[in-house]
Amino acid sequence: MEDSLPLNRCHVEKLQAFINRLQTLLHSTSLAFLFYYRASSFFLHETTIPFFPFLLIFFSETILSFIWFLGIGYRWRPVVRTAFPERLPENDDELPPLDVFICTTDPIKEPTEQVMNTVLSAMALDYPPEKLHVYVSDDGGSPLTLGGLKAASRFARWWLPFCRRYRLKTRCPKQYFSEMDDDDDEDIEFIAEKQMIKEKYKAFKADIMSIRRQDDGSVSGISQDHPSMLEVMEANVAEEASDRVKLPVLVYVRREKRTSHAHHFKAGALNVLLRVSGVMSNAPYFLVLDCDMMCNDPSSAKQAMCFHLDPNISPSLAFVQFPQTFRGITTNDIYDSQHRSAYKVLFKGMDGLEGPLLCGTCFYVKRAALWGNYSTFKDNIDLAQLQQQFGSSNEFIKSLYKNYTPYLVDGTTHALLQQDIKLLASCDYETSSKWGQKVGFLYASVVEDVITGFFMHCNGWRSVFYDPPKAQFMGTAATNLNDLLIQGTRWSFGLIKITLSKFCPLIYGPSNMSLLQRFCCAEMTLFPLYCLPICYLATIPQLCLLHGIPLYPKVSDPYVFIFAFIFLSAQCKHLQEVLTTGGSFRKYINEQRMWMIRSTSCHLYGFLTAILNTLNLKKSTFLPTNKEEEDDDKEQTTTLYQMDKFDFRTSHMFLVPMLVFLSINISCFIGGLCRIVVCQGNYFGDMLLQILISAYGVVVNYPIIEGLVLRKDQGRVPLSVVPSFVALFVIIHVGFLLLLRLF
Ligand SMILES: O=c1ccn([C@@H]2O[C@H](COP(=O)(O)OP(=O)(O)O[C@H]3O[C@H](CO)[C@@H](O)[C@H](O)[C@H]3O)[C@@H](O)[C@H]2O)c(=O)[nH]1
Ligand SMILES: [Mn+2]
Repeated sequence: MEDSLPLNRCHVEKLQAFINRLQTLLHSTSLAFLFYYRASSFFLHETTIPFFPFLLIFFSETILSFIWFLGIGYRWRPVVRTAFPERLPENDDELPPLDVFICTTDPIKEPTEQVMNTVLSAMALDYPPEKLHVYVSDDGGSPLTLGGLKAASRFARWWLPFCRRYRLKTRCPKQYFSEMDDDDDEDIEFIAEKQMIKEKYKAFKADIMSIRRQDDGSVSGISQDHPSMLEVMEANVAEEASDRVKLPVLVYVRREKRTSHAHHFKAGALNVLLRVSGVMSNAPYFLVLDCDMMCNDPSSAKQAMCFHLDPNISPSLAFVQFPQTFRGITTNDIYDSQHRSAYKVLFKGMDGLEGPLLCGTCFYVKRAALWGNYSTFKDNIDLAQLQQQFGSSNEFIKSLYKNYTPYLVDGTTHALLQQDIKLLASCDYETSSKWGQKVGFLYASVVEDVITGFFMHCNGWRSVFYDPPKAQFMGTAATNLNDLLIQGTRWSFGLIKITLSKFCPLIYGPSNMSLLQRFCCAEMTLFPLYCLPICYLATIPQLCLLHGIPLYPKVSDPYVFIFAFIFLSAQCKHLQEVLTTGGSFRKYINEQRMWMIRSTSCHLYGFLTAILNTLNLKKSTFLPTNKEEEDDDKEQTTTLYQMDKFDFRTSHMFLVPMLVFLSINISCFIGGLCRIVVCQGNYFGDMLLQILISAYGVVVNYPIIEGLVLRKDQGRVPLSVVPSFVALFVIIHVGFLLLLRLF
């Protein structure tokens, strides 16, 4: 019987788990030796290292080992899942209703055509259209987005029936029409219709362009002050009488924004959508999409339902997270824009424990999982208490107890609705309620995804990570250094904020959360702290080399093997992971380099900003990334990213640390070599590890040297940065000498 077949399967990668555990055992044993070595040499006064370098080295080795230790959980029990959507009930009536939330904010950085493509791809999901509602949140309050949405809704009347009739696999029009034509063996009717739809698509693009032109100027930038607005797109029935295909309801939501009120960025936008959709369709599940993240495969909703409808896991399942995949990623992916490790290793590892955290987009979540500690109010009918939790709208509170209500476009409901919406989307609705603190998406950090995912886990919910062979979603990655480092600064700021808040995973959370799961969550929020040991490792061993201070055991000392082993074991593990997840040796080196660059710039800044923010000295900001793509119409030129060349056109703030650390490595390496020649005795043997560290720093960062001295193109390191980096270089050298004198 079909009924008895499971909807999904979970398979533990046994060999990988074995390799991981073995490496964990060896690595942690050698770390134990390392700490024994450091402690004994310190307490037995055997050490020749001056106090201050010793303190730094000990501190950074401790942080490095601690963060590594927290990451054990990721490698403990990696799993892979499979879903069988064909085993879902054939009758569409049995599928639960589904809402889709799409957030956009900046019509310049997030081109309207692209946002509308995301909207259209979501409307075209392979799901009963009468059960699908698509909500678009426009934080920019832009007429361009509203106009674009109207145009998209008109185009959808043609596009959706076409997708369904021919069962298209690609349901994002832009992508569909840019794919290679191989019309040879297709029937004439199809080709004719395709041509017609293509014309409609062109007209739709032209509509957007004309709104853009009419709007001269006022679209630029994100509006910070505007009233709320709700518009349900008219006529959700397809144009053609032949197949009166129903279309999903499409809703435009503009929440009220006032400069006097914090709006909490994306989390705030999602919470408004949660409330507004609650009084409109109130589907038990919803999909969240960033405006650039289109549905690459129409089947994701049904695949997700294979988990949500599985009676074995469903009661405690909060969300199904798909990986974020990006268009235009090159083989060598110099900046690691795809975040390989997160989506190929870390999430899989957490999936084998209690489940991954959220990553902001591409997830199907159960509405009830966002109501905080559900059990405390489930049987509670005390209105006053509910209002304290959910705010004053009775309509919304009713929705908590009510099942899905399909939204009907008719005059009277509409007028009533407008009133409710005005309240629910107003900027002081959340005052004296628990929105953002216990209910909905949390506000304590700009990485609302990680903190909200963690909070759901704390409330006893579980989650699933599903990475099917075909990418279900496709977005734009930051493929230039500048965007990437700005984004990285925001992320590390947000993550460290979580660590510094009461939600710090090391202390917050129920006692029944497994230790490994807790460690993973802690690692995820703490890892930007790698910036401290990396900054140390990029300067102190090198400067000590220059000044003849050995920090590591001599070659004749057996402990040298411990240090060498720790380094090699970490490197081999990383290399193994890159190779088994489809990367190459060059990808591994690229990731090593990016790890150093990120740590010494954006993670460091994010960390410092988090401290300032916690001390109330700096406000939170959320700069959206650029999502503009090369247009088909424009002349195609290969970007530096595609040529595997660094693009150093970024702010000095990011360039200076890169250059300073590199030049310290180079100068000390050369200085060290000179000393070998000049000095008598065992200098080489005493200093070997430090020589190797500097050499490693130089070799891995070769592209920066190239960008500074060899390259002539516009992406080279700008010469204007030289004075500031040389100044800092000198300051560090002098500072080091001073500290050495003092301590
Ligand atoms: O005030 C804001 C700011 C942003 N957004 C939207 O949030 C989404 C994510 O912004 P983006 O600029 O793409 O940031 P990324 O760093 O690429 O996003 C990642 O990191 C974010 C947390 O920092 C998560 O929310 C995202 O889901 C995740 O993809 C976009 O659709 C924006 O339109 C808003 O709606 N309102
Ligand atoms: Mn993004």
